[in-house]
Amino acid sequence: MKYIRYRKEGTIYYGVLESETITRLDGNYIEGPVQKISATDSLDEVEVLAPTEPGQLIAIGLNYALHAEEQGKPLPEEPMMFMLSPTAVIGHNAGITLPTEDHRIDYEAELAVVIGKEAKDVTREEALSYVFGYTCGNDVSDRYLQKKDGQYTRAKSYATFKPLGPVIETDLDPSQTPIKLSLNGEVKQNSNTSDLIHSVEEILVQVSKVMTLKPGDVLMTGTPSGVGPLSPGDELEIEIEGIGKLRNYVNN
Ligand SMILES: O=C(O)/C=C/C(=O)CC(=O)CC(=O)O
Repeated sequence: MKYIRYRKEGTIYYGVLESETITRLDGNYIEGPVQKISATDSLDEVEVLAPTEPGQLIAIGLNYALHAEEQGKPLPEEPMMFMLSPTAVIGHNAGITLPTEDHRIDYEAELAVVIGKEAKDVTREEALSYVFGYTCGNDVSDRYLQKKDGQYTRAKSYATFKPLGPVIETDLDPSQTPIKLSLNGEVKQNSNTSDLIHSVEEILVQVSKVMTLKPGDVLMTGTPSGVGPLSPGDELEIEIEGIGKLRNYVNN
């Protein structure tokens, strides 16, 4: 099932996307059971919004071996966690703003996990039952600040630095999913979540040992190799098989 959050004529709706048609729901799918209602909308007539408004946005770094190698970093023995500001989230087709052209600012395609129910101290066996679904994410990163600060919060939390979307797919195997990023039509990142060092289950176990996860929270699972810099006017497309394509551009 593909869940979508969108705006039409100034009103925000929640729906289920089938082909190009959205069937409206009677409420926010993150907040509890919802029913389809009879109204439908065409995908090309709506503004697609980020499919969740996370209270917490938690990321895992260096979770693909080839990316750790390209950054010259050793592989973390445990999932390496850091927090991002939820105010950085934008949706499909929205513009990313580079705060400065003096720093290198990179794209990072990632599988993003959306939490469905409160989770604390979950076991590996039950971990995936806390997942609502999966979406595409971009962990846009100011590399200059990342190195200067020695931690990642400022470098990764600027407004517009966390595109999510376009939908939440509930039926996905997070251990076997192709993930790809194209910049201006050229493939730059091309991997599979089977290359994750720490699986989605392991991430949920380790993160929920520390903090309580709430419905709508997002876990970004790390980026594969092939990261690179953004420039004004760039067009980005992240495709995760089974979810779809998250498209964004860099504002001039
Ligand atoms: O610490 C560094 O110099 C670089 C770290 C990374 O590239 C990790 C990162 O930004 C996030 C990720 O691996 O997904």
